[in-house]
Amino acid sequence: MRRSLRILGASRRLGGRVVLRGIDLALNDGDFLVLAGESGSGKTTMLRMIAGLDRADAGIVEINGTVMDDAGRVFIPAERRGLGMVFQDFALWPHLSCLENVALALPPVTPKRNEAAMALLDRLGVAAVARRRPAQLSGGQQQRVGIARALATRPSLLLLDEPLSSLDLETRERLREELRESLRATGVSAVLVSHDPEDCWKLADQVAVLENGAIRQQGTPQALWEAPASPYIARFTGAHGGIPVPVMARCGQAALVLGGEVIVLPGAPPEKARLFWRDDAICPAGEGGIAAEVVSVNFEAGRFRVRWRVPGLAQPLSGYAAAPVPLGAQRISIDPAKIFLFDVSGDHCP
Ligand SMILES: Nc1ncnc2c1ncn2[C@@H]1O[C@H](COP(=O)(O)OP(=O)(O)OP(=O)(O)O)[C@@H](O)[C@H]1O
Repeated sequence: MRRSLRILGASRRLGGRVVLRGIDLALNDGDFLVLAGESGSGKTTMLRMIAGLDRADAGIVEINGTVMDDAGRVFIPAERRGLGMVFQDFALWPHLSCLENVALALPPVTPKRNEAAMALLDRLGVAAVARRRPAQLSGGQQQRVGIARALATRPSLLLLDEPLSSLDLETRERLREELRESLRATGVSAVLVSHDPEDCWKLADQVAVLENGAIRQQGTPQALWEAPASPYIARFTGAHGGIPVPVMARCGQAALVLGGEVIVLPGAPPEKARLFWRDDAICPAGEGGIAAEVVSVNFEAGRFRVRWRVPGLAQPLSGYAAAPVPLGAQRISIDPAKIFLFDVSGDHCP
């Protein structure tokens, strides 16, 4: 499989501190990578390094098999990397119409430039505003034209820095679909920086999560959901909690003691642990289960969010029920496959 992007052992220092360290990343041709991470984790720096707007201090950046940056020996500047870029501050030409903005980005040999540009605008749902100037468009329309212009350059790799974050929910949803379809149709690979889990579920073939300048986990959205490697990734993939829980050792494994019941989890027990759980990990138990007390019930988007106090836990657990449940004593069951323990440093247990 051809790789549209390969990064090997890349690092970057800025202002005297290490901002990226030991980055290894590979992206197959045609794949969509979502680059996630908390604010300040290094996402923009990494995108700028791939783009050639910044240099690596160590390591290698390769695009389509060609070395672009070899930490000093080779450095191909941004304009010769064959990339499409949609950055937040990557403005359209203000004095040109949207059609002209896109048409001028097409390779010089393109026949019927205006028709080709119009086809791209049409694919992104903005053909109707083709004759207008950028200032006469909404933010969402400008982003669409920006993506159409980036695709017009026939890039092998498209880089996008949070292009959807400033848009309203409905526009974001629609543009996500149009972006995905356009990239599928053209076979272009993409790296998209985002804080939004919806981008992970709806766009990504691969997700890479940066924490403190290093890649904490890379894999398919499903792999991250099934085994998140850190509290941030657990939350990013929709888990709740992060509450401190007592953990014992039982035959070398972690045993979680809740309401007098013991739940054994694979892996060595940490001394102190924080518990995260999926939406459907905890539910009312018919018989048996763990002794708990329902402390609140709230209607939430077609179901009921229930919070249970469990003896020995400082904070309640939460889950969902299809119908409202009465306050007071209730036994609950917990699915061990849908809970995650991390020690206080954030490392996964097991
Ligand atoms: N020119 C610079 N000089 C010194 N430090 C910098 C410089 N640019 C960025 N940094 C620092 O590098 C770290 C990573 O910044 P970066 O912008 O890559 O993070 P990010 O993950 O994109 O954050 P955000 O989600 O807030 O945009 C931050 O701590 C930032 O303060």
